[in-house]
Amino acid sequence: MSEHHPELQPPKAVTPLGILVEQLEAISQQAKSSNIPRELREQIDRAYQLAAGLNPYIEANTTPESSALANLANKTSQEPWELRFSDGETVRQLEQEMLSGHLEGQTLKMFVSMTGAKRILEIGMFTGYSALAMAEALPDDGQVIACEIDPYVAEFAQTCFQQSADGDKISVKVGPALDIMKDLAEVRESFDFVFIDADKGKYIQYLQRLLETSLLAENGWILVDNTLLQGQPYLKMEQRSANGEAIAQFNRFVTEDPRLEQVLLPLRDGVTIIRRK
Ligand SMILES: C[S@@+](CC[C@H](N)C(=O)[O-])C[C@H]1O[C@@H](n2cnc3c(N)ncnc32)[C@H](O)[C@@H]1O
Repeated sequence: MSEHHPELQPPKAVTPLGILVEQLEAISQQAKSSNIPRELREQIDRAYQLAAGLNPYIEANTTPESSALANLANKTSQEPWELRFSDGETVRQLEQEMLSGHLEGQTLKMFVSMTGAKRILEIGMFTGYSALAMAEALPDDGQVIACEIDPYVAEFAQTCFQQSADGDKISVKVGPALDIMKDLAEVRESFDFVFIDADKGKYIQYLQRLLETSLLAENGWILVDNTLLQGQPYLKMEQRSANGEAIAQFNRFVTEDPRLEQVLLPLRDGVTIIRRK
C-alpha cells in the first residue's frame, strides 16, 4: 500500500459549495480578460471571494482533527483507489472524496457529546474517518458498530483504528448493511445514534428498518449524509444522477413522514438530523 503512484489526483469538488466555488472561479477568470464594465467584474470577484473564503474560514475556526484522524485522511488520499478496483481488490469503485473529513467529523463528535450517546451504528464506513471521529467522542464504555460492504476498505480502516487510542471502541461488520441490521435487530440491539452514509438508493430502507425494529433507541438520533447530493435534488431534473434522484426521494420521504422531526443542514454535502417526534 505504500508504493509511489504518480497518477494520484487532488480531491474533486463534490459539494454544492465546492462546485459553486469552481464555477465562480472560472467565471471570475473569464471576467478579468473580457470587456465587461469594471463594476460587474468587481461584483463577480466579490461573489467568488465570498464563496471561496467560507470553508477555509470555518476550518480555521474549528478544533483541529486529532493526529489519528489526520493520518487516516492522509492515508486515504494516498491510496490508488482506481487501481484497487481494476485489480479486483475492492468490490466497487471507491474514491478519496467519500471520506467525510475535518468539519463533518468534528460536527459528529460534537453531536455525540451533546446527545451523550453510548451506542452508535454507522451504515457505510469506508476508511473509517467518521467512525473514528465518533469513537473519539464516546466514553470508554461506548461502542461504534460500523457496517461496510467492502472487505478491502474494512481492513484498511481496521489498520488505522489500531493506531488510535479510541480504535478499540469500534467493531467492524463486513457485509450488506441491511443484512447486518436484520441480524442486530434479531438480537434486539438498540442504538442512541445512527449515521447513515452508504449507498444512496437504500437510504429509505435503512431509515424504515431503524424505525420499525428495536434498532433506534426511543430517544435516538439519526444523522444522514449527502442529503444535498451536490445540489442535484433542487437543480433541474436533467442534471440529476441516479443518486441525486434517490436523495430527492429520500428527502421527500422524511419530510412527509408524520412520525419524524428533521432539519437539513448545509454542512459539506448536506447532513440531515432526524428524530422521532
Ligand atoms: C461515502 S462512503 C462512507 C464514508 C465514511 N462514512 C466517512 O465519513 O469517511 C460509503 C461507504 O459505504 C459502503 N457501502 C455501499 N453500499 C453498502 C451496503 N449496502 N452495505 C454496507 N456498506 C455499503 C461503500 O463501500 C463505502 O465504503
